[in-house]
Amino acid sequence: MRIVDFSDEDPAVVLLDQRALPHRTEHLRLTTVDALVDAIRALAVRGAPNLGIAGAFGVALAAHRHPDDPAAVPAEAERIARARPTAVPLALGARRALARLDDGPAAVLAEARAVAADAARVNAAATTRAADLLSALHPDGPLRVLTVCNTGELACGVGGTALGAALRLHERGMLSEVLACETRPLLQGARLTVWELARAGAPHRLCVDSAGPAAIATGRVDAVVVGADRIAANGDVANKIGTYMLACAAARSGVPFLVVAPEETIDAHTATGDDVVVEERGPEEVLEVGGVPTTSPGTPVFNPAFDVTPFELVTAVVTEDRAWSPRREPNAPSAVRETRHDAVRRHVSR
Ligand SMILES: CSC[C@H]1O[C@H](OP(=O)(O)O)[C@H](O)[C@@H]1O
Repeated sequence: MRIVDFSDEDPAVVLLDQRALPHRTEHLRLTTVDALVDAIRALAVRGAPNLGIAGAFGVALAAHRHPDDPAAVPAEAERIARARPTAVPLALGARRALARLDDGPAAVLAEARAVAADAARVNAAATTRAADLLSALHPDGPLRVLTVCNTGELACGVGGTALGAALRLHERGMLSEVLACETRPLLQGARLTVWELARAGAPHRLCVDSAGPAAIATGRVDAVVVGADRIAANGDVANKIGTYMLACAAARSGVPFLVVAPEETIDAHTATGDDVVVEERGPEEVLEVGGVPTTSPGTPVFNPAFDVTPFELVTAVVTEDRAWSPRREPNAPSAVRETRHDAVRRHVSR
């Protein structure tokens, strides 16, 4: 299935419109940068790695639409890079494609296709490493994994990231179930993660977001596995809203909390989680569900798309290169219990 692609005919960026899933499979053919920016902001395409791929194809589109005026392309690339502020791969993908501009539109497109190919390679390595670590942390048998939002191929490219690790466990016969948080307000869990798990034949259940911490606290979860949109240089993790509360519950219950993400998500230019720009989205997403109003019209709304989890609550950030675990300082918060860190240490590199 084409999730994010490029068509040479028009030329156009071709997107699976994720707003229509799970009930309809529809594609968008975007022939302008304006249309692509709108699609990114509306989450027709979403997920940090796939935003990077879409951004790179968007720059290729701009280069093809300005073959005789390449000087117009950098400004278009910057508009794409800034379409959503939190996910670092969006800007990385756009700027990587832009770097080939002097070699012509075909070279820009080739680089964009390389961004997509790299995502598949990176995901394969990271999900394998994460599945190995999860098995080491839970040697007793199949795992019950809880996750939030959507981190399969719809978000991350071939192989996925956090959900990809759960599917690796499934392939190995080591997955008891995935408990998927529905992920209000846009329901990426209910609409997309459930859809991907059902297509994979993986055992799963859906729960409301506020049931996630309770599931952890009542012994229903062996590991929490999530993605990331941006990881600060100190390891603080920006991810979908609803992640932080899962990390707090996991730390208090001694349940491993893994973040699976490409190494490029770790941003040396963002010192700590305090420096992450957290996207705040419009009130309409919270004032209704599926087009049905859920509160009084005009009610004021707080709608952050992401939250930040301090690195000290993370068992390990798992990338294609390493499993990065915080040093357990002697005065670490008492709630951060050792979670079989001897097993983690066998997989962890500093
Ligand atoms: C790490 S890619 C998946 C990531 O993206 C989601 O955000 P959105 O659906 O708003 O793009 C969420 O943060 C997931 O963890």
